[in-house]
Amino acid sequence: MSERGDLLVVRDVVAGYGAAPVLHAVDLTVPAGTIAAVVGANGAGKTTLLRTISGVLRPQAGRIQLAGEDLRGVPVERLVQRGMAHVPEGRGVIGELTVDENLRLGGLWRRDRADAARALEEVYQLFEPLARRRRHLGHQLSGGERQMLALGRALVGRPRLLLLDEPSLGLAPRVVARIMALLRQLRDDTGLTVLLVEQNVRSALSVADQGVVMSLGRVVTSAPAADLRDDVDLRHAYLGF
Ligand SMILES: Nc1ncnc2c1ncn2[C@@H]1O[C@H](COP(=O)(O)OP(=O)(O)OP(=O)(O)O)[C@@H](O)[C@H]1O
Repeated sequence: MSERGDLLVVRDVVAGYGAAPVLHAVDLTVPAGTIAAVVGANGAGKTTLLRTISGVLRPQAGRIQLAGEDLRGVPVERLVQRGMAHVPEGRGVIGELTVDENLRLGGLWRRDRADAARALEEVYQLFEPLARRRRHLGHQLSGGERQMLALGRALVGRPRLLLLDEPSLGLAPRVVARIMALLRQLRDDTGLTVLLVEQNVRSALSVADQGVVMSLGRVVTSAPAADLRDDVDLRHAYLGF
């Protein structure tokens, strides 16, 4: 059973790309309706963790639960139907499709077509620049707009858990601030749960409820984000500021 109120539970997960694992017995718990930020040096295993949770990589050991349900052996498309959305590093926007077509991809699998259409309109209300560029091609967008598009596409599927890999990558601080504020708004207004991987430690810890520090494939600390922000020793040891 999952702990009460935890949407995502990761226990003793070992995973990687070949014989030698990248993740060594990773433990992580994300309560429903909260934002958790995974931070740590390059190569700590943050991206690998997200890819393992979203089913891109199969864990060699351990278990992962979403809302109390074991995800072992569940195909990726079923994970999406159960409420998981993964926005990978590099975002996966399709440059040859329009903004509207990219967004609709996020809801193609949904049986409730009326609600998929409603979700699409909500995304346009949330991201006004996308509404103005509905007919533009993906490759015509700025970096910030592409990030919005990738996020918007995930939201069209009305996920319960959003896995976000480096949403700030290559974006101006003003745009990063806007995206972080939006994550908070979604958490507060819709109860969305977010697991966020970020190099930009300051903005990640400023938006998150919980901070998870990874080093060499292990979780070294998991604590309220505000405590991590104020912990000078920990910041020096693992976060480089
Ligand atoms: N496709 C892959 N094949 C083999 N090894 C990989 C692959 N992707 C990552 N690795 C290795 O896994 C380890 C962890 O990488 P990962 O990308 O998960 O770290 P990260 O914390 O997300 O760092 P970064 O911020 O640099 O992406 C690294 O040693 C990396 O070389």
